[in-house]
Amino acid sequence: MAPSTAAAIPIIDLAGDQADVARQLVAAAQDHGFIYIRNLGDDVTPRDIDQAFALSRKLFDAPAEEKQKCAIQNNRGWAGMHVEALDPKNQKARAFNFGEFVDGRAQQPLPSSIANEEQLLSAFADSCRRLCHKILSLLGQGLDVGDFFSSAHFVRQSGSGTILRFLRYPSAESTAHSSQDIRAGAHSDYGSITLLFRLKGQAGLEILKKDSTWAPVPVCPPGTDTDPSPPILVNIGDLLSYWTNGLFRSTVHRVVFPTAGSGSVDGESSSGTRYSIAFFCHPEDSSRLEPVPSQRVQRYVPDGDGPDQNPYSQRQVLTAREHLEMRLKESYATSLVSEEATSA
Ligand SMILES: O=C(O)CCC(=O)C(=O)O
Ligand SMILES: [Fe+2]
Repeated sequence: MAPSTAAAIPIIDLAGDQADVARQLVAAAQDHGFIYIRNLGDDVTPRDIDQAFALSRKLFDAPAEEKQKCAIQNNRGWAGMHVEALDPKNQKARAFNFGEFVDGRAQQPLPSSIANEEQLLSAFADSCRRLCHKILSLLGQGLDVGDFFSSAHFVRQSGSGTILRFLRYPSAESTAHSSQDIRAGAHSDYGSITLLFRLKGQAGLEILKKDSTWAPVPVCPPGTDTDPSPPILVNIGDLLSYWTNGLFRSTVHRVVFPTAGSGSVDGESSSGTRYSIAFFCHPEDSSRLEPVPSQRVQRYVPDGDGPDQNPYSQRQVLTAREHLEMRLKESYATSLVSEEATSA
């Protein structure tokens, strides 16, 4: 059971009555910006998820030179961790970003240890795309704008910022840390929606609530413990926030080292290496980020709960590509996870 401090994110089963599911998704996007999608094996099967995590371990365990040959370029490839052992606050996840696959083939170099698994990776990305499409259609339906969101995505298999990302975080034991230290800094996601896959027992993700306090996000919220796979966590990114004029929350989140009694969830811990997989779904680059013609969006007035903590909740750019470039420029300028700073 999660302690009462855990974020009260709704758990939604996409198989229910579709109009009702659409309503629930819109409410969750508006109230929390995060949604648990119950995973009973229909959309992304537990076997696919297990295989993807096995591939991720294989990739991270591959020799450093192999990964270094795929060093990140144009937001695709290997981003190693900046070694800053004396300053635990600078601990960062290591990540490998896969851009879109075209006809089952990666459009970037892959480390040789996983090069033979291209089909599997591509199939996993395809399942994620299909699930994103379904969720985007339902969100459109819930706002009475039909397929406005879904039709802006996946028209072609390239020409978008969509990324499948494998992440590995250092264990709590591997270096000195306190519960205040950060494994991944506070941020909102750049795309439309993100799917996040996590492993049972591995603590760390927190969201910033409307009252400006952090709340842990359990991997298995109450009622899902016996499901074949933990729920898939979906979060709203900046673009859906722009498209809805802030009605949908692009909620700020981070990854930390919770310890017992300090923001931890029963049954989860920070020990051991933490793995996660994110699918960042982006629309076609040329998509314009104007508010959708939904009465609900037009009528929306922020509820006066103070300035939104996400500086990107206000639309500043015209197209999806412009937004992505702005975010990448900022994150590579401030983050140690950059081309120059990569190490294995
Ligand atoms: O690893 C996690 O739980 C979250 C990762 C994340 O928020 C991101 O990569 O944008
Ligand atoms: Fe994120």
